[in-house]
Order: sequence, then C-alpha cells, then structure tokens
Amino acid sequence: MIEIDDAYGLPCEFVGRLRAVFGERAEEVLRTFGETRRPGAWANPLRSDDADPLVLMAEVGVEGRRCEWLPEAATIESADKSKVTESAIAADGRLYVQNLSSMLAPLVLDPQPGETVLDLAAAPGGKTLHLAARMRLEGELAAVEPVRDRFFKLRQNLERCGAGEFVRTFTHDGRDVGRKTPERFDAVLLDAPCSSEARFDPQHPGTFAYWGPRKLAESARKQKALLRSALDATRPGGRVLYCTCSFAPEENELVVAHTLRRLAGVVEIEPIDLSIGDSQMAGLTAWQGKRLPDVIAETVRIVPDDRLAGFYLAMLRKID
Ligand SMILES: C[S@@+](CC[C@H](N)C(=O)[O-])C[C@H]1O[C@@H](n2cnc3c(N)ncnc32)[C@H](O)[C@@H]1O
Repeated sequence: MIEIDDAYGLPCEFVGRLRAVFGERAEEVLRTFGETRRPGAWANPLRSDDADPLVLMAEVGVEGRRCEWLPEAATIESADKSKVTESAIAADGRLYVQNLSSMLAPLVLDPQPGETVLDLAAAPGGKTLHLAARMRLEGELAAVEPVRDRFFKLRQNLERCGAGEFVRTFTHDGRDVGRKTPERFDAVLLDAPCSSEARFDPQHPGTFAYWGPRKLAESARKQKALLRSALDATRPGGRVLYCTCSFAPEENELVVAHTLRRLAGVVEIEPIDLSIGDSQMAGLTAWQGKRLPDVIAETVRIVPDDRLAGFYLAMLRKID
C-alpha cells in the first residue's frame, strides 16, 4: 500500500526523493503536479511549406504563445487543447500536439540531411517526426518499436504527418539492434521507456499505482541494455541522445554513469547547450551518498513548470 503525502497527493517516498533531487527548488517542482500545464504544439514543415504555429492556431480560433527557443512551436491555454486536437490542422498533420520538453530531444541530437539516424524507442512517433523534418527527408531514418499496438500508432502518425515513406519502421526489441546492426548509425535517439514520473497526476492515482523501488530497478536494467545497444549501433564518432521523462536518478544519471564505466575509453559525455534559462539544471553528481563522475553535470534535467514537463537529457559521443 502506497502512503500518500497530504499536501501533494503523491506517494510520500516520491515526494521525499524529489526534495533530495531538487533541493531548494523542490516545492516549486512539487506544486506543478497539481497545476495544469499549457499544451505545446509544433508546426510540421513536412505538411506545409511556411508552417507557422500561430497562423495555424488562428485558423481554428486559438491564440498561441510562440516558444522563444523554437519558433516553429507554441503553447496554448489548456482549455483550447481540444479545439486544436479535434481540428483539421491536427487531423491532416500540419500541427502536432506535444509537450515542449519532448521537442528538446530532436533539437539537441540535431540530425542533418543525409545522415543515417535511428530512433530506438519510437512510438507514438512525435520525436521521429521532428527527426525526419530536421533531416528534410534526406538520408536514412529507422524507427524501432516492439509493442505491436504502439507500432501501428507510430506508422499511422508517420503517414498522417508526411514521413511514412521516408522512415523505415521495425517491430524489434531495441536491445538487439546494436548486435544486429553494429556501427551503422551517425546519430541515435534513445527516448527510453521509463517509470514516467513526470506524468504522475494526483488526480489519477493510477499513474503511480505500480511505482516503487522494484519498478525503478526494472526500468534501469532495461535502460542500461538499451543504451548499450544504441551505442553498439553507433559508428565511431557518432552520437547518442539518451532521454527519459523520469526524475529518478536510477533511470537517468546512474544509467549514464554505469555506461561510462562499462565503456571507458569508448564513450564520452558531451555538454548540452540549451537556451532555456533556469528551466534547466545540471545532472546530479551524487545520489544517496554515492558519488558520480563530475562529467555527469554536463547532462541536463528539465525543471517542470507551467509549460515544460520534467525531462532528462544526456548526449554521449562514441570516441573515434
Ligand atoms: C518514452 S516512449 C517513446 C516516445 C516517443 N519517442 C515519442 O516521442 O513519441 C518509450 C517507448 O519505448 C518502447 N519500448 C519498450 N520496451 C522497448 C524495447 N525493449 N525496445 C525498444 N523500445 C521499447 C515503449 O513501448 C514506448 O513506446
């Protein structure tokens, strides 16, 4: 039986862990769980040449607020979300509704036209679409998703949004991909399956019903295997962007530190340069009395607020 914190409506143990992760910013972070976040949306250049989110939103009578670090994205009032999601501009793929934090991962990986790119945990495909658009449909983009119904959702989204022919999709377990296609890719995105702590909702206790140390350990095991596979699939000199929507160090910094230790001399961490002000925080270099390498501070935590969901990003480079 999970014990619930009276003030926040979240598991007491989770609240305690967030206080340890965020220190003096913890109460600010904890308050966001009870608040409605402004949905984000991205104007898809694969579906219209001069895609502008504010112009598209105006077509359905919604006023958006442009994102200052990604002009092709904007946020809206949450009360307006269904006006967008149930409109023709969403149905025909011109506007893709997605939290702004999710848009950071393709932005940081920055795949180029002509590159060979892999999205190792792809469904429902929001980030795959960004990768395809950044590549301007030139090069090779492969997307892997082992869960069948999620795989079909991925296919459907890619087709609806104009990347169906460009992206090659596979229903494989991502943990085998590195062994099957060693040193094949210039860039790999691993948006890893996780405990989804950033999506915990005090109004819907089902979102944390299965959370606990066992779930975190199980996730971390899978994430380490997936990250190893992602790196095996990357050519020397290539890069892997690892990210999760979890706050748990076990699924974030500890996964990266484990991989650095295992692949010492093969992999290094690269700094991530974001222009999002104090919405970001350095990766932790200690957790529960255990010291991690200083370089883990180059990885980034996104501090949740009224428009950004909690997120973690680490860029790994395979040494040439
Ligand atoms: C965080 S979600 C990905 C979201 C997606 N990148 C997007 O932006 O739309 C993680 C995905 O990993 C998939 N997954 C679970 N186990 C996996 C495995 N062994 N190999 C590859 N993907 C896996 C899940 O089914 C889920 O679709």
